[in-house]
Amino acid sequence: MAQSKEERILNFVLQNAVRGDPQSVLDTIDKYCSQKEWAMNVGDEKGLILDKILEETKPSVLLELGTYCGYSAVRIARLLNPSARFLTIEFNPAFAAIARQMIEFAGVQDKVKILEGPSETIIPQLKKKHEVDTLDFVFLDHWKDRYMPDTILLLDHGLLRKGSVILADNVIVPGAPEFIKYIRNNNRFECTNYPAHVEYMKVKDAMEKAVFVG
Ligand SMILES: O=C(NC/C=C/[C@H]1O[C@@H](n2cnc3c(NCCO)ncnc32)[C@H](O)[C@@H]1O)c1cc(-c2ccc(F)cc2)cc(O)c1O
Ligand SMILES: [Mg+2]
Repeated sequence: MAQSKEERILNFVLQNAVRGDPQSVLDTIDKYCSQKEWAMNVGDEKGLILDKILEETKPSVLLELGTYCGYSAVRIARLLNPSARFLTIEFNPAFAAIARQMIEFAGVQDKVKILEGPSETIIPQLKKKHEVDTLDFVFLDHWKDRYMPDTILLLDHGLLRKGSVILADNVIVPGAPEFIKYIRNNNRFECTNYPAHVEYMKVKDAMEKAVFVG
């Protein structure tokens, strides 16, 4: 069966990165996707913004929507302390399988748990089935038209607390206009925009941070 782009990215990592070294996994994915085949990883420029916000927030309970190949899961997990709990949701089984191998190769499997299925089904289960009380940090990087409905779902299920940070990728390209309109006009969130570029391209993009004020 012909290999998928995601399988080629994983194989390039398995053959060229250093097992147990998350930074080498990130650098290897960035090298492959900037030189050989573009892929929708958050990348190194927006990745540094993500790193900085994580270091400021120091979250213990985190959620990511849209694992894809696991680039941002590895990027986030590498900065967490051992007691942190990080859940990432992915509904494409093929992508979840790739991400699982990527996370294990990077050696961060003890800090990340991949929940396979659609976010709209799993979010309502987080408290009872996954023993989550509230989330300190949420990274939105799945279908852009799902950012707003899933944020509302997080609120409806009492998963945000005063100070919870939501960070959204791609608020310019592909764009998440409905989410931006909602979150910037909701006085329960304090928003900050972080201009950057689309991963591996010169096209302008940005990330949006929204802090829940409770
Ligand atoms: O489209 C982009 N990302 C989508 C990610 C989808 C991943 O998330 C998974 N996913 C989706 N919905 C759900 C869901 N729930 C919702 C549905 O039930 N529950 C669970 N998992 C879900 C998918 O299976 C994928 O793994 C993007 C594009 C560009 C881009 C820029 C420039 C260009 F020219 C072209 C493209 C740049 C970026 O950084 C981007 O993130
Ligand atoms: Mg993205």
